[in-house]
Amino acid sequence: MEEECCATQLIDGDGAFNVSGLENFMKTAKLGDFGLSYAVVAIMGPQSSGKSTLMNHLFRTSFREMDAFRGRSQTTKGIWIAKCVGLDTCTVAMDLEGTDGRERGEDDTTFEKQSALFALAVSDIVLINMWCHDIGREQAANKPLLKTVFQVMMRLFNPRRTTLLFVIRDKTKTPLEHLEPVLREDIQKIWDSVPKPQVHKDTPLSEFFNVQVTALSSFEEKEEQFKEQVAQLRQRFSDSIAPGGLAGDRKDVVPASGFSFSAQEIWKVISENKDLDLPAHKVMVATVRCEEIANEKLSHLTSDVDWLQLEEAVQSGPVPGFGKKLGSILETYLSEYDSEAVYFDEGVRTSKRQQLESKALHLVHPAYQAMLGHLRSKSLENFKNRLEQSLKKGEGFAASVCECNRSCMLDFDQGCEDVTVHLADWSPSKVREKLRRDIEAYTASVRAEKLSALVADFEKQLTEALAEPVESLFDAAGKDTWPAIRKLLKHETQLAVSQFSTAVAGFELDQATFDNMVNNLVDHSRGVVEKKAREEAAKVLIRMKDRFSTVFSRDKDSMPRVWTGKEDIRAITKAARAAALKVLSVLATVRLEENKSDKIEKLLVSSLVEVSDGVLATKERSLSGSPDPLASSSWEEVSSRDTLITPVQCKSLWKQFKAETEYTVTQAISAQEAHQRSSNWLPPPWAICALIILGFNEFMLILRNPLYLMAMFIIYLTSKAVWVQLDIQGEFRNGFLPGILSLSSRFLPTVMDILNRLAEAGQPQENPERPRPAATLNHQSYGSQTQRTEPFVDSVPNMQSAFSFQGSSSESATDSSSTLTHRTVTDGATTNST
Ligand SMILES: Nc1nc2c(ncn2[C@@H]2O[C@H](COP(=O)(O)OP(=O)(O)OP(=O)(O)O)[C@@H](O)[C@H]2O)c(=O)[nH]1
Repeated sequence: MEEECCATQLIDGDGAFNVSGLENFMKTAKLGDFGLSYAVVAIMGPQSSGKSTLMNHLFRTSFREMDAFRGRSQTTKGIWIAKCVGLDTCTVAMDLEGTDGRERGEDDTTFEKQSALFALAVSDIVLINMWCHDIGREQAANKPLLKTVFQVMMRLFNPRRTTLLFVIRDKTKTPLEHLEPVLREDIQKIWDSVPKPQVHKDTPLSEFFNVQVTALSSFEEKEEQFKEQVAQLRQRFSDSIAPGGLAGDRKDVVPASGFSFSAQEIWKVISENKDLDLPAHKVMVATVRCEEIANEKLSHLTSDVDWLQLEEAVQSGPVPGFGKKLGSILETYLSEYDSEAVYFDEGVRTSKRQQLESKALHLVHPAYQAMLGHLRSKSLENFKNRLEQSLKKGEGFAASVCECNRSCMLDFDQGCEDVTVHLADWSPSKVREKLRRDIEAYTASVRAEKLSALVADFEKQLTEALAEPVESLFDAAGKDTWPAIRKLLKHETQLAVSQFSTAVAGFELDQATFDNMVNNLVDHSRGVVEKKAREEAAKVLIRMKDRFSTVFSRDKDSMPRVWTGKEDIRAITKAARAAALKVLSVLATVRLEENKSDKIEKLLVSSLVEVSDGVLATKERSLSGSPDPLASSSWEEVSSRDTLITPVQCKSLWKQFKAETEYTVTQAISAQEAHQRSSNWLPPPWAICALIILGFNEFMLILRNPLYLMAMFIIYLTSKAVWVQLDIQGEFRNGFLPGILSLSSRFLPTVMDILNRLAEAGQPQENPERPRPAATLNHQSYGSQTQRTEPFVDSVPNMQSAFSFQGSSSESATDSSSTLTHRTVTDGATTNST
């Protein structure tokens, strides 16, 4: 029995609340499970008035009773609590310390009042135990008790219509019907006599209390009757909370799970001697209890196995059916909260549920975000792959992007539906927006990459189409160079722009971007030409010298010139310089604008060629005071961008060019003079004229006398033979003095040799078979000279018959090829022509 009723001291005699005892009682009695379906019954009354005895018989509890044989003394100290046994309605019984106890003394009514207020605040039914003989008595033992009850009741802000069941003990033969009016009159008198606050001045007793009266026979004297009557009374407690029952009118009931906290707080307020606001208290209890329940559910959610598995799975990748799974877990705990907090104040309950919901969603939100993140990255990857595939198939870029974007966003939206937790109002719009931005950024980067690759291809194509042809055109710099370059540039640019327009059609570029790209392409092609022009301008001096050399050293048939003496070196030099100046003029500026002529060539000719041709012109210019037109860093009507060589640079280049080509001209002149010297051995015309005038008589004498003529002829032949034999011309090539010395040593033997040959020729041939040692000797001695006679022999063939002594050796010499060396000078270099 003791185990079942779980009797526990709730508040000890010193007013200390047994928190752990109550918690233990709550658990053992499983009170928390009853919601609002429970009742609390307390009993008050004078000390040793049989309260515990009544409670134990009425509710089968085990409160301590006084031993009847030990005399009347206090047995119940403080407040005890127990669960009533065998009642349909869960009922908690409270046994209070008796009033007017001798142990506490006359004046110590503090605990009495506190316990009375506690019983009134906590209980639905309060039994007032009183002796039958006290009814109608002025000095009744229960009078102070009732006064106390009514006084403290005023300290409750709101009356809760507690049932006051007056239990008349040791009833006499006087029927209850007669006793009850007298008792009610006594109660009313006490109620009226109790001072009330202004607000309750006219409040009737019935508003605060539901007064009920019952009477029991004496337990000691009529135990059987007592037990019978108690059993009948017990019936009234069986369904006490039902409408019309003993506690049917109760208000502000705290749910059973909040009883422990509520009782603690009420005792705390009472012991601090404060007034008790039960509605506020109810809200407070609801707040605390709902929060406790909510925290408990959140704690369970945090450690929920399903949730932890889901959370872990989400970290590693997308989880199918995420929204449903998570929603189910959340619903479980919210439902538990609802069922446990259902009896608490609705406002508080709803508010705490919202808080729980909010905390729970906050807990699981990172997992939702992670899922969205997976969806976003997966959609982006899909977009990249689909775009790549589509572009590989040759679809237009803009069309591919549009289609891939549409399908990927659709996939993402479908994925979001699967992830959505219906409990939450989370929106994937931010992640969707980020995905959209990511797709846009990726699209932009791919488009930029593709376009730049296209542009690079076309630029390369243009460079290849322009660079070498332009270089070739500059090689042959002339008046048609720039028109030809312009024509080439225009053609290649138009071709490239046309092909480029076709290539970028699929990108659906806006007009401004397209125009910009085309302009860049046009600029690039122009830039290629300009770059080439600048490169050529940088080596203009070499070009000029090449052109000079070409014109100077080669004739109109491109054959190398031989400086024989007939060439007009001055005219050739002038032409070569003019050609070089043409190169300079062509490379001085960029001329890519159509219909725009300049006077650079004329200016260069007038300033460089014509001025350098005559010193007089320079003097004239200096005298006239006109400034040098080339003393400037820019050309008239030519922008600095188009200027390749400034006027000053032209002047400087021309000066350098002239200095560097001077030697070539000088060499040509020298070569020409040398050739003239080597081919002209006649005396000067004046000497020939003087010879004819002064030697006229001698000529006439010789002509008139045949002997003289013959002698002269012989002398001429001898001299010619000596001349050829000695190679006088060759000897003097090495200088006059070495020539004289060489000739002086060779002259006499040669003359002797000739005379011998003449003598031998003049003798009759007595023995034709006889060898001719002298001739052989001579031939051996002057073998080298024999070779030198070859030109003479060639040039005078008829002399062979006259000088038949030459024999076989002469014949072999004659057979060998004759060589005549001419020296010509081209480009300052000497070449041999045979
Ligand atoms: N005359 C009379 N005596 C009773 C009755 N019921 C119990 N008693 C006796 O009264 C004495 C006190 O009984 P308790 O039940 O301990 O009384 P109590 O009011 O709980 O006592 P405290 O807890 O000390 O205040 C015991 O000796 C009982 O036998 C009754 O109906 N009539």
